[in-house]
Amino acid sequence: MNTKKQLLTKVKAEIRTNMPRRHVGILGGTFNPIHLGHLVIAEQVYQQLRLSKVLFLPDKVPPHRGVSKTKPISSDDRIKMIKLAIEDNMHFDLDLTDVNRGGVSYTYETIKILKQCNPDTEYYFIIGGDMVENLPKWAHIDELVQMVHFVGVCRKGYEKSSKYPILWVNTPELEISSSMIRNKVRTGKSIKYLVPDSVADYIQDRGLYK
Ligand SMILES: Nc1ncnc2c1ncn2[C@@H]1O[C@H](COP(=O)(O)OP(=O)(O)OP(=O)(O)O)[C@@H](O)[C@H]1O
Ligand SMILES: O=C(O)c1ccc[n+]([C@@H]2O[C@H](COP(=O)([O-])O)[C@@H](O)[C@H]2O)c1
Repeated sequence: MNTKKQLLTKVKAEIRTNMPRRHVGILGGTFNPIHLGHLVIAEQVYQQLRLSKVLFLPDKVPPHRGVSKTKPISSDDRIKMIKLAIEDNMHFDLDLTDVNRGGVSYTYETIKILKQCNPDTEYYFIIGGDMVENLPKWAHIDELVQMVHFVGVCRKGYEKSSKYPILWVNTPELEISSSMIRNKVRTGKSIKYLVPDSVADYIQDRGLYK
């Protein structure tokens, strides 16, 4: 058995043995806006790893992103769209640790806070293939991989490999991105079926991404 398979088997066995520890997924992101790609990976990881829940963690200032060429959007709008998108799913929650802390949203700092507040919880940080490739550049990455399980989901055009321990979960590959949604809105194209209807309505009502 290769190392990745061993890791997956170990984690699944731990979860099955009903240990008192809680196993919680985190999907961190800018969510500008949240789309069906985010929701599908969160649900698939929740179900396949038998997690207690998945937290949607909007960042305040995303690390390593260049200055945005698009019009900035407030945390408030991003948060409201997340709330609309997850309100019908009882095992999805919003976590405002990064927004409330302010500044650059380094995951190492976030996980330190979450673990201090919830010492009985194991965290599973979900990242798409683009972020898996980016992991070597993350702040305190060598310590961070000891603090959380990184869960990788494939994204078209990105390698399924890393020098760090990644728990790969198979999910349908949806070629949807927030930049695609912003471009479509800007050019007057339909975003129906790419974001929840409530999010599409919110974007239209608030005139976002025009
Ligand atoms: N369609 C998708 N499939 C798999 N992973 C995704 C998908 N969309 C986003 N992710 C992952 O979700 C996390 C948060 O993504 P983010 O909020 O930055 O959205 P994005 O679609 O990548 O945005 P942008 O297009 O603005 O870069 C990241 O780990 C990213 O890799
Ligand atoms: O801690 C870091 O160095 C780091 C570098 C890049 C991304 N992250 C986190 O990864 C998540 C997805 O980032 P992004 O840029 O796709 O929104 C988000 O929670 C970020 O805070 C964290």
